[in-house]
Amino acid sequence: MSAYKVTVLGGGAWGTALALAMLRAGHVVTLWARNADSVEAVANGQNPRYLPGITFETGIAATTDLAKALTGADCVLVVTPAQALRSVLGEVKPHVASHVPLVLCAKGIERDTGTLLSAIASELLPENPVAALSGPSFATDVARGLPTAVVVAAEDDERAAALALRFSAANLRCYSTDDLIGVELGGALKNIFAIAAGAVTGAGLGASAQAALVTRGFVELRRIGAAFGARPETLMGLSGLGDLMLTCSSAQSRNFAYGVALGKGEELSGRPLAEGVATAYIAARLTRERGIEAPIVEAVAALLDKAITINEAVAGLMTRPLRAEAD
Ligand SMILES: NC(=O)C1=CN([C@@H]2O[C@H](COP(=O)(O)OP(=O)(O)OC[C@H]3O[C@@H](n4cnc5c(N)ncnc54)[C@H](OP(=O)(O)O)[C@@H]3O)[C@@H](O)[C@H]2O)C=CC1
Ligand SMILES: O=C(CO)COP(=O)(O)O
Repeated sequence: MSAYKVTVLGGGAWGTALALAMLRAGHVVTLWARNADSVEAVANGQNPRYLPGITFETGIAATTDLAKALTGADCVLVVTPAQALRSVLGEVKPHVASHVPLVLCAKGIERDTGTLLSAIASELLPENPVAALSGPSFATDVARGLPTAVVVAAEDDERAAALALRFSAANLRCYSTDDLIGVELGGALKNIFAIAAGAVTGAGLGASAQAALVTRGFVELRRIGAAFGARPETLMGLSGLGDLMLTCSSAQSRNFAYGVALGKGEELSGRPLAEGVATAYIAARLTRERGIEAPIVEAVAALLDKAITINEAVAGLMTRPLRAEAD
């Protein structure tokens, strides 16, 4: 298969790891970042700010010039944080041809509007095909070349399969699906439950509470997903159950680590990006407005708001009316 010219937007942990994955899949890769230090470092085989201690191969052309980065691109991976997507795509618009697929790799929902990331892309660049890449994949693992599986979603299943084929390499296995909303929601919502799982750990509530929280979190994830049109089997897959398992059980997850700090009552400002914070607020609002039962999402949003303590959150969840498990 001929090499693609892949442009990666975002010089953080995941942008750098995906640029490496694309390079290893045989593509010609340009990474755009707004920070000149990141650009220089990535070109030299490191990203000490976001991937400390990892040295990788050179070969990624890195630049702070967005127009240059997008010139001649066959495909654009958008790997900036969810809340920055609207502004980043606004900058991208004048420089990208309308046939070029935009592959959204952030995990979140726009906090102010409740808009899914694919809908933001379709609103701003209506001609460009939109896809999403998600699943259980720590940037450090992918950067180190450890075996990882993700899912690529696009409403057109042939497009999703074609992108998955192009992105796959020896240690990156890409599945495909046409359930774009399911993949987006799985990736965005799991971060809320990772914060909750971290809070349970931080507060020292025990392994049994942890397992109960993650299981009931998955019930909520599926309930919310169903209300938004996600297919249940998508949420049983990599971007859903798979990513929930990863991030609810590993201190490597920034969302889980954020939750641990929350559960311990530590200072929360200045921590690394935890997308689940913004997603918890907007998911709580959306579920309330739509009458979707989501007590863990509500509890996380209230905890983050300091409206309740961790003990009150737990008491609230434990004293809900008893019910059949399948309800
Ligand atoms: N890290 C991971 O393991 C994974 C992350 N993801 C998702 O990928 C997304 C990005 O995460 P990640 O790379 O880890 O985050 P990082 O915090 O590591 O990096 C964020 C990057 O985005 C840049 N950035 C932030 N705001 C803007 C903006 N307005 N315009 C341009 N660039 C901006 C930052 O630039 P600067 O340095 O200048 O601030 C930085 O390069 C998130 O949605 C995350 O959930 C998904 C799977 C795995
Ligand atoms: O989404 C991720 C792995 O799949 C990364 O999780 P964190 O953003 O919580 O580190």
